[in-house]
Amino acid sequence: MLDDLRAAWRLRSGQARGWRLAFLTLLVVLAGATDGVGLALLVPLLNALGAAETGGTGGWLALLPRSLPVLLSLFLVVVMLRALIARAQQIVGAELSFDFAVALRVRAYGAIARASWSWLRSRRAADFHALFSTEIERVEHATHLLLEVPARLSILAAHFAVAFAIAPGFTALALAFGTALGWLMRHRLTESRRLGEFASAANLRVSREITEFLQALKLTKAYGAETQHVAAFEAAARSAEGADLAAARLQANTRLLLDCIVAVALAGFLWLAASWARLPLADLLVLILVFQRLLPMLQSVQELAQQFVHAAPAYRAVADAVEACEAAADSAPEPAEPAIAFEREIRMEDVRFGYGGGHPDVLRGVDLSLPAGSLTVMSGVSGAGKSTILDLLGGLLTPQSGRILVDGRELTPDIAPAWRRSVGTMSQEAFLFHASIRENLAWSKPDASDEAMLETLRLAGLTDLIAALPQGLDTVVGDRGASLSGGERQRLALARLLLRAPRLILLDEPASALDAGNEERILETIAGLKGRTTILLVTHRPDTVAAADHHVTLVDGRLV
Ligand SMILES: Nc1ncnc2c1ncn2[C@@H]1O[C@H](COP(=O)(O)OP(=O)(O)OP(=O)(O)O)[C@@H](O)[C@H]1O
Repeated sequence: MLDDLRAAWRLRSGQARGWRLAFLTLLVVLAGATDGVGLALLVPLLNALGAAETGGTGGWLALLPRSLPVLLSLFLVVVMLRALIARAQQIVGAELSFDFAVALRVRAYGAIARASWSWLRSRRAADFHALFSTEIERVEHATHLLLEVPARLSILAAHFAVAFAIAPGFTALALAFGTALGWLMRHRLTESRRLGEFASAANLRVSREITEFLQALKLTKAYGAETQHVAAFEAAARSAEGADLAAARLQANTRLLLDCIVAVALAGFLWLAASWARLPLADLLVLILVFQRLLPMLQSVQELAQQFVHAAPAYRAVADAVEACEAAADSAPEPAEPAIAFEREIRMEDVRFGYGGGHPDVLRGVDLSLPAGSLTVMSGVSGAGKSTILDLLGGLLTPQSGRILVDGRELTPDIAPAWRRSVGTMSQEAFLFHASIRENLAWSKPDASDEAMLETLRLAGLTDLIAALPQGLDTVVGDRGASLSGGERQRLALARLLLRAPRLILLDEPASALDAGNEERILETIAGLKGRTTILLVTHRPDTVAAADHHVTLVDGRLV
C-alpha cells in the first residue's frame, strides 16, 4: 500500500500547483469546522424551541443569546457558509483532478514519444495501449478517492468533536468502536488490493489481445483465425471482468456486514445514551442526530478505502511504465539545431553494433562511404544486418564503437534528432494514415503547397492515379492505405518522403512486397531520383538497378 502511495507521489506533476492543494486542504478543514458549528448550534436552538428546562451544553454555546430569531439567523449563516465552502471544495477538487489527469496523460504520451527507438523497438505497443485505456483511468479514479477521503475524515472529525463536547465518555466508546471496526475489516482491504493487482494484469491481457487482433485483421481473415481470436479475447475479458465482479462482491458483502453492524451499534449507542448517560433532552436529540450520521459515515470511509486500495496498484503500474520510458529517452529529444546540411559525404568508419542480450554483434567493423548525390545499392542475406545499417545511418541507433561522419562531423546522440530531419526512410510495408492523400503528404511537411505535393506525386509516378481520382488529393486512402494497391501505397509513401526534400534517402526493400513488374517500376522511379539526393537502397535484386553508382554486400557483419 505504501508502495502505491509512493508511486502516486512520483506521478504528481508541477502543474498540479501546490497552492491549489493547500487551498483544498484549507477548504476541507473549513468544511469540517462549519459542519461541526452547524451541528453544535442545534443544541441552543432546540433549547430555545422549548427544551430549555432540560438544561444543555455549556462551553461557548452557553454564551450565545437564547433568542430564537438570532439563533436561527446564525444557524442559516453557518449552513449557507457550509454550502459555499462545499461548492468551492468540489470545484477546486475537480480542477486538481483535471490538472492531474491531463498532466499525467501528456507526460505518459510525451515519455513514449521521446523514448529512443533502440528501446521502443523491443516494447509491445499493446502495453502502451493498456496504459492509456485502463491504467491511467484507474489512477484517475484512485486520485479522486484520495481527494475525497480527507474531506470525509474532516466531517467525521467534526461530528466526533460535537459528540465529544456533549458526551465525552460515550464518544470515546464510539471512537473505540470505529477503530475496532476498521481493524476487523483490514483483511477486506488486503483482499481488495489483491484483486486490484489481478485486475491490472488482466487488463493488460485484454489490451494485448485487442491491439494484436486489430493489427492483424487481414491476416486473421486470411488464415480463418477469427474463432481463435474471439476465444482468446473472451478468456481475457472474462478474467478482467471477473476481477471487477469479485471486487463488487467483496464490496457488497462488506456493505451488508457494515449495514448490520452499524444498525446494531446505532441502536446500542442510542439505548446507552438514553438510559445510561442520562443526557438533557436537547443534548440527547443532537447526539442521536450526530450518531445517526456518524456511523454510516464510518461505513462510507471504509468503502472508499476499499475502492481506493483496489484502484491503487495502477499507480505503480503507470509510474513504472512512464519512468521506464523516461529513462530510455533520446539524449536530446528536441533537435537543438535545424536539419543538418550535408554537402560532401556520409561515412561509416569501423562501425560495430549488437543488440545485446548475449547475441553476437550484428555489425563487426562496417566501412561505407556515401558520396553526396550518389545511388548505392546494398544487398545481403536475410538477417545480415542491412536494416541495422539503415537505422544507424538514420540516427535511430548509435554504434557501440566506430563512427558515423556527416561531412566529417560525428553523428552523436546529441545531433541525431537534427540529423533525422535531413533523412527520409521507407521500408517494405509503408505506413499510411486513415486520411486523405493530402493529409498523408502533409504529415511529413505540414506547410507544403498543393503544387509541391503534385510535383512529388509526379516524381513517385502517381500523376495518372491522382488525375483519375474524382476527389484528387482529398481522396481518403483507408486504414493503412487499404483502398490503394500495394504499389500505389509504396509510391505514395515515396512521395511523402520526397516532399521533405531529404538530404539522404534510406530505402529498405521498398518494393520487395510487390510483384516483379511493380517492383521493377518502383526501382526505376528510385533510380530516376539519382543526382537530386543521396540514396542508399537495400534490395534483394541489386542487378535490376543498373543506374547504381556502387554495389555493396553485407557478409559476416562487414561490407564487401
Ligand atoms: N531489437 C532486436 N533485438 C535483438 N536482435 C535483433 C533486433 N532487431 C534485429 N535483431 C537481429 O539482428 C540481426 C540483423 O537484423 P536486421 O533486421 O538488421 O537484418 P536484415 O539484413 O535487414 O534482415 P532482412 O533482410 O531479413 O530484413 C538479425 O539476426 C535479427 O534477428
